[in-house]
Amino acid sequence: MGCVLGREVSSGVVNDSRGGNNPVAQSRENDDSISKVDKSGKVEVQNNEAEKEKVEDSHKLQEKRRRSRTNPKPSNLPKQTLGEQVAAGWPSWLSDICGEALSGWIPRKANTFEKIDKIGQGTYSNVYKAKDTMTGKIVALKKVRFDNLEPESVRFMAREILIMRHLDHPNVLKLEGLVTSRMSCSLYLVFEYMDHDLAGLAASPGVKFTEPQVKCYVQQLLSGLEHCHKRRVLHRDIKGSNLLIDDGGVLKIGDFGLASFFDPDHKHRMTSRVVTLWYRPPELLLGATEYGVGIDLWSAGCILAELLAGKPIIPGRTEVEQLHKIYKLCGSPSEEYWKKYKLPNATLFKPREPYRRCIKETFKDFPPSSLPLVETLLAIDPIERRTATDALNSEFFSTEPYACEPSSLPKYPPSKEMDAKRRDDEARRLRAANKTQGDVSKKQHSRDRRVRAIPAPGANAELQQNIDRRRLISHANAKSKSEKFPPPHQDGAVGFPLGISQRFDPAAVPHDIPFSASFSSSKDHIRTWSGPLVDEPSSAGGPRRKKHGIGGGTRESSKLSRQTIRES
Ligand SMILES: Nc1ncnc2c1ncn2[C@@H]1O[C@H](COP(=O)(O)OP(=O)(O)OP(=O)(O)O)[C@@H](O)[C@H]1O
Repeated sequence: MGCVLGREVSSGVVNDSRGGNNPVAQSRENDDSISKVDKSGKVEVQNNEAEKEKVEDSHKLQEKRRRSRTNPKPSNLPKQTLGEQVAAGWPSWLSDICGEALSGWIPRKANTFEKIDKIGQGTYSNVYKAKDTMTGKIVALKKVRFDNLEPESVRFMAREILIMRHLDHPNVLKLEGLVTSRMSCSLYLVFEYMDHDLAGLAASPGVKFTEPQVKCYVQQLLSGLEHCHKRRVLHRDIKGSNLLIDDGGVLKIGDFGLASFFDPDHKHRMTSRVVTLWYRPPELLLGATEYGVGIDLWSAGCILAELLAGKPIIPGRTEVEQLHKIYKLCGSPSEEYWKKYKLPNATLFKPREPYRRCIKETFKDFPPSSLPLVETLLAIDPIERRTATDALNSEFFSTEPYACEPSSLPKYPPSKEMDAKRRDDEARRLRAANKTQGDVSKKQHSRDRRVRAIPAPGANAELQQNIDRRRLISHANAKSKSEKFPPPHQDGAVGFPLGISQRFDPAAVPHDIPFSASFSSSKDHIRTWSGPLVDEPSSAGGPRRKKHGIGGGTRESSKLSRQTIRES
């Protein structure tokens, strides 16, 4: 049946491999090796080799084809270690490309889990609630989709695994193991199960967080970030749907698919096309390729203000609009900033007239002790955002009312961003049903003008239209996992097609965005702006907040950029 847990094991467990370069020979050798491991009592093995033979032959063929097609950059591990990994049950395509990420682990078998329900869907994954039949524990299985096992996509996933294994903190989601087999073309990441995500929770009907609750969530977020940053990891996609919350109110940062190691002492270039649009800091919008912890702190500032305001604070639909909204709220960068950072898009997006910062006025209803922290985290200059440790020491957390204990938070029914979507779908279905009913009654009472004037179904439909439009727009905007796998030519599925033919069209800039007059001279340099520039719907909260708050809309909104740029 299954094999040992996907946890750290001594390297001795998976020894005896004699696998060489030949995948066929390797497979046979591996069977021997696994048997030996089995005899040691540490790993159980499925013993239906005869049954598997046919499948295995075709698998080997596929494997060979795949290898020749993908021509992966070989893993840095010595051949013997790779052989050991295959012997332990890892598929060779995975071990070849990302052996480091698997080091010391043994895969779990899929049949040792029972899927219960689909609980989440990401751009490149489906997430399931499942029961671990070996322990009885409920877990989350994130099934990663690979585009034809492209080495590139596998490497991105490997980075996610490596980074998560490098982190160990109560406020960071724990990767508990991996599920795959030598025969498998897919991979499941096993996580502790979390009942909620902040996006779903904030969108739940009737949920309005109190100040101690906001403090409790933000404190946990900052503690998790503090750990990541100390371990030299930038998350690069902090948003509500990536902040998971368990039944005991404990918040954990999840989804490290965009995360990256960084070296605060030696600057190195990274892609600027990360972080979901509404939570993306100005320096990234301006094209910065050298950055640090400030980018996660900006996102944390957006979340803090969003929790206090009850609606997203900077809900731009395009990168241009996002930057414009940032300037309007946080002021435009100073002359020193432009000189100091020399950002690639500076000439384009330096406003003709400076914008005044108006955070205090805008958020005048926020608890006074929160304002200095909001001001700091939303500083235009990333250096002024300081560190997560500084944020944790801010007066916001040392002023009454204090953060509540996670365990004292109300018990909410399970809520994920996906549940919010399900609720939307159900509401839409009901509206459609009402509308049909309305149409029938319209016919019956066609002479009664008052009946036709009754606004409910029509008004709802209009609201829905706006929501759908909003979604469409969000889809068109940048999905932050910029450097993830789909090739650039697939970009712009909803918005502008990107690539060499794309040009930034100054005529499409909303008339109230008084950026630099240098659009026409500079437009040739711009190839990655995404999304339609259309009239801006009111950014007021209320119903829209419920649909798109805390990362909801922006989860979709960065799809494009996710697809556009690969890590430099
Ligand atoms: N450990 C978990 N427990 C419960 N639900 C989870 C867990 N991990 C993820 N989910 C749910 O699945 C959703 C998608 O997961 P995740 O964000 O890791 O996938 P992704 O493919 O990287 O998504 P995205 O494209 O949004 O970045 C989450 O928003 C969350 O609702």
